[in-house]
Amino acid sequence: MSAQRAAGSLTDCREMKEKNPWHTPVTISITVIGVIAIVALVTVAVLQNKPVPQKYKYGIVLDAGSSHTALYIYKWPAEKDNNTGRVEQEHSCKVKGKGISSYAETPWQAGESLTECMEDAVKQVPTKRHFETPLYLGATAGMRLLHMENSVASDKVFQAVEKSLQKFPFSYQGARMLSGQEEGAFGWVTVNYLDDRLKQGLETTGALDLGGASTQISFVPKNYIISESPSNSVTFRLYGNDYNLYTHSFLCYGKDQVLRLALAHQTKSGPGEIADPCFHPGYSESKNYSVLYDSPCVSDRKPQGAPVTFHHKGEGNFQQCQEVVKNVFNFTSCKYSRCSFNGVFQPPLHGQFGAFSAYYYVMDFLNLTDTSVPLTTVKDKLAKHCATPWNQIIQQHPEIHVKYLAEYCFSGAYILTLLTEGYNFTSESYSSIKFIKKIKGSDAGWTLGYMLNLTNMIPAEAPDSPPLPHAGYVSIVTVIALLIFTLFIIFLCRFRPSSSKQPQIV
Ligand SMILES: Nc1ncnc2c1ncn2[C@@H]1O[C@H](COP(=O)(O)OP(=O)(O)O)[C@@H](O)[C@H]1O
Ligand SMILES: [Ca+2]
Repeated sequence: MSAQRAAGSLTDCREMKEKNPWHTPVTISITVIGVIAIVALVTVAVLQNKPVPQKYKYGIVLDAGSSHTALYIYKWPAEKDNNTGRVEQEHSCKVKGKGISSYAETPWQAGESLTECMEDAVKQVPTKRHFETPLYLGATAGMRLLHMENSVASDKVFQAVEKSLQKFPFSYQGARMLSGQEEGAFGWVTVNYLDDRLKQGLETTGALDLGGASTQISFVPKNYIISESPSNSVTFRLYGNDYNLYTHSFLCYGKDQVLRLALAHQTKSGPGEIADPCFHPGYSESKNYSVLYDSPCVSDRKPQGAPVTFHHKGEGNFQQCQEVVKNVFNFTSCKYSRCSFNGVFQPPLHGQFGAFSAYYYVMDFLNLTDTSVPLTTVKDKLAKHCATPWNQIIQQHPEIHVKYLAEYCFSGAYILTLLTEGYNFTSESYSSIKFIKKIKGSDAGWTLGYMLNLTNMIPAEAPDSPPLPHAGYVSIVTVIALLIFTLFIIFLCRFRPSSSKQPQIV
């Protein structure tokens, strides 16, 4: 019916045109004015909404870890301010030398050590953005241990670092020690922010961080239960979603301190020589007792009357190494419904996990980042690596630092024991772990989460629907203009000003 009616209308229009041509001076003028008005409307509307060239804001975070310090520069679109633009890593710089906690006796050197990377940051951030770029330094387990050992020395290190950072043209926001809980929680925020899980309200990924002096585990357990252990619980409201995060940081369970724990276990009677199954056959080093026991993680275990040095010999036996590593964990007491180790509460594991920092370095070197490979195969491969003679290992990897090279067997055994015996990953759930270094170009670690939190860049509530992109805006304006134009033409056809006796089209 409607098709017939439309066909009829067109015929009528044609007939009318024959009787009364449309191109009278009045209709021509109206049409020209109409077309000019529509073109002007579209042009003005499109130009008004034209996107300005992208400008960025910047933020700098220094990760003062136990083994070394790294500087990260983040950037985000300036006009989108807090919540809509994505923050991403623009640049990173590895500070030469050791972590700031190693400068306890010469604190000024801790400040000095940061200069090179800071000068690099001055070049990386556009000059006109310097004064408004926030600069943060966060120190982790190395400084926690120094603070426990000698709080005066740790204060002096912070003062020296502060003095050095204030010399640069950025907006200095302070240097402080992160609690283990913050370190774990911000690592979790980083991983889930970079994966776009928070904004979209998707199921979150757990975060596993292995440092030199501490290690963190953070995840959202399956069922929301009031935690049996409030100190392990962190709640967040992000983009309108509530998260109840379980997190724990084990001080002294970073891979460097755990090696001290394992060596302390093997040297408790103060021998002159130990045959260590976690080091390669042929490995042989003379080590100093006082250096080994110079850490609050082991200082109270130093054997009485031990010689000055001991001879550290490698045996390369993975099975025995696992036994040595197990000794650093205490599985006996748990006052909660369930524990990981050392009497620490841990709810059942849930979801996918991202394992970064030393988890990645070690597993990447060992070619074991593929977690679809069965755990038994992973162990077999590691056993082969451990049994390889030390001179062969050095020959095969001349580019890798000898200290790292010597410790990959131990670290690999520790990682597998920590994950399975410590955190209770099974041969099935092991495949839910992904060993990662970066996510979409940004390093996985606590620094991004820390900055997002301090700059209030993740809103508690979901932002209003984002403004229409320029292309969408142009399309809508064009469609509306075409519609107006079509209606105008129809109007001209049907109600010509010159005709007084128009037939009514029904
Ligand atoms: N290429 C590498 N191979 C092996 N281990 C590495 C490599 N690069 C860094 N690491 C280790 O990663 C760990 C990083 O820990 P770090 O962040 O400094 O300490 P924490 O987080 O406990 O304060 C250290 O044990 C360091 O030796
Ligand atoms: Ca770290």
